[in-house]
Amino acid sequence: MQESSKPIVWSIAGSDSGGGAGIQADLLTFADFGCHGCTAITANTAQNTTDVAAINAVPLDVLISQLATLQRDLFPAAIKIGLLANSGQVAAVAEFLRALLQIKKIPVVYDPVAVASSGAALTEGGIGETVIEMLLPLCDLITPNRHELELLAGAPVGSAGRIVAAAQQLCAAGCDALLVTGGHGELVEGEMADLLWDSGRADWFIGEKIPGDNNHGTGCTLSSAIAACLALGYPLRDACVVAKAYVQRGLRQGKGEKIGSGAGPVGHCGWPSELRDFPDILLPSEDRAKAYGFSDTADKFAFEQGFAPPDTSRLGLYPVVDSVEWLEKLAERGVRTLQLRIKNPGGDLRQQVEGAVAIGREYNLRLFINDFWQLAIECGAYGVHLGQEDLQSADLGAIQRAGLKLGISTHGFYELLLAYRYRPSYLAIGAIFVTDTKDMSAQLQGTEKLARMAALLPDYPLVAIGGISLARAPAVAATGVGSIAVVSAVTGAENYRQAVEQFQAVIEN
Ligand SMILES: Cc1ncc(COP(=O)(O)OP(=O)(O)O)c(N)n1
Ligand SMILES: Cc1ncsc1CCOP(=O)(O)O
Ligand SMILES: [Mg+2]
Repeated sequence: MQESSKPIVWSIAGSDSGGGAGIQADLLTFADFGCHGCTAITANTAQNTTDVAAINAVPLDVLISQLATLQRDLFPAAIKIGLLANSGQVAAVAEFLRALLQIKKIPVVYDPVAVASSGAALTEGGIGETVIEMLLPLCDLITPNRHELELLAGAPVGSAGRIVAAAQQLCAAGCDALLVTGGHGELVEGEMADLLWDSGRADWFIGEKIPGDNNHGTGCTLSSAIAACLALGYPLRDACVVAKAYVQRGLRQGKGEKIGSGAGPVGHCGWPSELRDFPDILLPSEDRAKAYGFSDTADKFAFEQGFAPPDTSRLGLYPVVDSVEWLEKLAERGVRTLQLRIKNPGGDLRQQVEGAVAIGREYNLRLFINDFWQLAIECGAYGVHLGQEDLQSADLGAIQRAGLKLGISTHGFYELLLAYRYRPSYLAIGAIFVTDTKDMSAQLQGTEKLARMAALLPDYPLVAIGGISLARAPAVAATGVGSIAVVSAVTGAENYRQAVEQFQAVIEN
């Protein structure tokens, strides 16, 4: 298989002669995400913004010859499937995919297009059974709207509970995950809510409803954006929130266009770089979750938002160390932000935290205690640093009431948005690079993705962590984050004093 300089993404879908949906929308989307799009056309639809005049399904040999030719030279990093016009096409594509996925496992996203936004049917009736039997088991994600979900599940989906039940039912039938889009009907007035059902877990992504008619092609665009993000190596949840933001940006920026006399195309407006286009990730502990049947009665603590801000949004060099001795040595060198991170505590843990707090007071440090939030409160620390898994078990209200600053670890767009809901004192993003300090190999971000995340929160205190050496620090600082957290680059340096000076010079410049 030849390596390509851009990820290759295939769209197996219909052509929309009106240029708003189908293959035409898919190619615009792939280009916006820096991917090379290839196509296998299933139907040459004759449509404009008001009407679908004909579907014109291509014969099976025409469809398969496109796929086979692409496979010989342009092997994909991900595949998006859209309109399949009849059961024969579903079966042929499924058979082709089964063989392709044996050569290499790549993500497959299927948007089960059934009806155009004008209301016209796009597929032959009765393809649902073949889809469920042959295609769903090969898909990593399907992205039905509520109407398509209803057709596939054969049950009404008029409430949040029924949407979840239908998603569960389809996952039991074989597909890995579903993103049920909510653009066509509000469960809560003014909110467009998508449900991601993945591995038995529900996530609700809530976006603001954008008034306007230019929404033709939103489903095609969403599924293509997800496929592109998966081709770029993003995990599924990151791919879904970035893709939703891309569509939201297209709806917002495209609403003033006038193309045709009916529903105009959604805009394709480049990478979503503004936070306002990203969805709120619903938290089960917040009141608003009740309307989506998403409240978790087992949640011990109420949702808390808004933690004390640090005195600056640029926290600078942030060494993370495992002893009071290191804290003192680094404080003496003029480091202001520090963390005590003890992973295997002995009987002297309280003493260590008390000692750390005392050094913090003496040198006027921004001193964070990792993990041990109760001790941090009891000893009067400046702040506490918590991981994602701590957000359910820690009493965030107690941290807030005690006036402690709160830093939260995140690993990608989804977790960044989720942690941002709490409005903590800072957000940490990692791991940027491979590191020997902690196995983060499944959560590597890289500087390109870091820069995209940092652009969403330009004035917020952001910390980059993981594998950051002095040589890599300039590229990290150039992403816009105001702080670089390091373990080994300082505590493992031959000359820690020199390392501190050099890091500080990079960050301050
Ligand atoms: C500044 C900073 N960022 C991230 C981490 C990691 O915290 P967490 O995810 O809780 O993992 P552990 O450090 O507890 O292993 C951190 N400590 N500091
Ligand atoms: C604690 C932690 N969390 C994410 S990466 C990491 C380790 C960072 O250590 P290093 O700076 O030595 O790579
Ligand atoms: Mg932790």
